[in-house]
Amino acid sequence: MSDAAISIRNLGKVYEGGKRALENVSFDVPRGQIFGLLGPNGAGKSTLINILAGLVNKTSGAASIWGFDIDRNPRNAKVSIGIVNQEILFDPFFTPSETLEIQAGLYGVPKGKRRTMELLRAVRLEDKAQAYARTLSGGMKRRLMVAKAMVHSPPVLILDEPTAGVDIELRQQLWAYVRELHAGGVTVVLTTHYLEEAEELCDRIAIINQGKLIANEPTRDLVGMAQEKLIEITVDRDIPAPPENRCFQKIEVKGERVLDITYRKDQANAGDVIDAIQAEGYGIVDVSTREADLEDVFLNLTRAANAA
Ligand SMILES: Nc1ncnc2c1ncn2[C@@H]1O[C@H](COP(=O)(O)OP(=O)(O)OP(=O)(O)O)[C@@H](O)[C@H]1O
Repeated sequence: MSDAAISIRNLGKVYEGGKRALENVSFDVPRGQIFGLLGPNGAGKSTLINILAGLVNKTSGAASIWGFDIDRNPRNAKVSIGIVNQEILFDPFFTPSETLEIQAGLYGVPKGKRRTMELLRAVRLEDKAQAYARTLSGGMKRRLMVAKAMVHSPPVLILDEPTAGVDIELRQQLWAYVRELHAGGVTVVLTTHYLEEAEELCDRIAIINQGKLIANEPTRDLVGMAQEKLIEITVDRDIPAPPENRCFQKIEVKGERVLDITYRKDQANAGDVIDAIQAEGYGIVDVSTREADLEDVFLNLTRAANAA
């Protein structure tokens, strides 16, 4: 039995009509982490999540959740995850309280063990417990979706693009709750297009591109993979033409006296770049540098994968 929260081996999916959405994908989500699943539109993230949820049949490979194989032990696998989908799904004529009670009933949670009010409090909806779901704001509905995914207290929570189209304040609230759940021992998997969000929240990040896994690293290492660094230099006179030097990966004249220079950390350092500019007879007025961030890594990795 795998010790991972989720274990995926050689997973493949070809949809009817021939679209290959996943190809030989293998990775583990370690227990107790916040794990980010990133990828451009159409990469295959929802397909993967839907396979785990039992909503889409895989074509090949294997997956297990909390040690339960999704084919051999589908019931246990299913109760081990809660999933918050991209779409908001619930009956508008039920109240939040009823919505959670019905969901708990579907999962066979006995009445005495239901956590309806506790969950509503956790997602700050206790004062809306008896309101019709259709009267809730978009943000409230999304929070209700998270509560709904937690009614059976699953050890793993999957959030599929939970903050798409959600305002900043709500996003912060949602993440605060995700962090609370995580602190309480829940393993969290989230897919997001917001790289800063993944960088801030996730212990580990896997990247899927065109159905293939192209990275699976601790967030720290992934950010460390960014080799390019940007330096902006203001000089003391106008720049008729950009200077040339071996240690510049790219140079652009940004303003009359401002240069944007990209260099690779493994080939040069900021001192080399500044020396090269001074050697051209310019005095340095100001310097600022920027580390490549996760977005740069992501673009580099997906570009490299698309070119391969
Ligand atoms: N039911 C289906 N039938 C045929 N093709 C499908 C089906 N569902 C998804 N696809 C295709 O499979 C590929 C992967 O789609 P999927 O929804 O898994 O991507 P995604 O990474 O979740 O994208 P997004 O972030 O846009 O939701 C896409 O090319 C998509 O068009």
